[in-house]
Amino acid sequence: MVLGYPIAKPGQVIGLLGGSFDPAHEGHVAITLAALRRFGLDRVWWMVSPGNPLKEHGPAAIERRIAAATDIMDHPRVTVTGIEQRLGTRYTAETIAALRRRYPGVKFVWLMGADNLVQFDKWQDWKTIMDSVPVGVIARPGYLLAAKTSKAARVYSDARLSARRSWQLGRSDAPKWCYVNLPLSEASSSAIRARGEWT
Ligand SMILES: Nc1ncnc2c1ncn2[C@@H]1O[C@H](COP(=O)(O)OP(=O)(O)OP(=O)(O)O)[C@@H](O)[C@H]1O
Ligand SMILES: O=C(O)c1ccc[n+]([C@@H]2O[C@H](COP(=O)([O-])O)[C@@H](O)[C@H]2O)c1
Repeated sequence: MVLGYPIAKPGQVIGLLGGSFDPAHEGHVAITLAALRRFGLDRVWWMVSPGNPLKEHGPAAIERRIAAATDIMDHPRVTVTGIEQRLGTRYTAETIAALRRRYPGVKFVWLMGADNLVQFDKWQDWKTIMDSVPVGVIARPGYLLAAKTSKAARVYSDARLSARRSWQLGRSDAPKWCYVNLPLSEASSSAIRARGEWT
């Protein structure tokens, strides 16, 4: 866990996995390790968000979510952060713009599960995100068709990198996005909460 801003050197490729992590689970770990390998990333930063702007009910306290995320995600190339809290940003477009200003020469890649690609066109300034950083999308059970036919996928169909060439994503210029299939993980924070395992 890093309380301030993590260190990154110019030229490095950093994957950003934003999420509520309420709580973090093995699905997050699996997609992170796969993203490192498949998208040619040097590091991944988990960005435990103050709260998803599209979700009505607020998550657990950020300190508790960061502590639980740090317990489960133990890898030398992955850092759990509270960067958005620190930057004072809430929308991903703002966060990415702030990080690019703060880390000149560092290449950022936005990472998300297929469920988020489905509603990506509802995000604030989603085209700005697409046009500023490569986007790596990881399959999630139940979202294959909806993700592939989503508005974002259709509008940016020319900017799609095939899964065969996914390793090029980290060094690609935006707009570029890539969808990869992995052994799927059924894990979800809402299922953990529904089972009463995170109260
Ligand atoms: N099992 C999974 N497979 C693929 N992507 C996942 C999986 N779990 C989470 N993600 C992705 O990780 C990111 C952060 O997810 P988040 O913290 O919202 O967890 P979640 O399990 O989706 O939560 P909730 O069930 O409350 O919606 C999102 O981009 C999400 O799509
Ligand atoms: O910027 C937006 O409009 C926006 C809308 C929905 C979600 N996000 C981001 O997407 C990431 C995943 O959100 P969540 O709630 O599915 O964990 C997290 O970093 C959110 O801040 C961002």
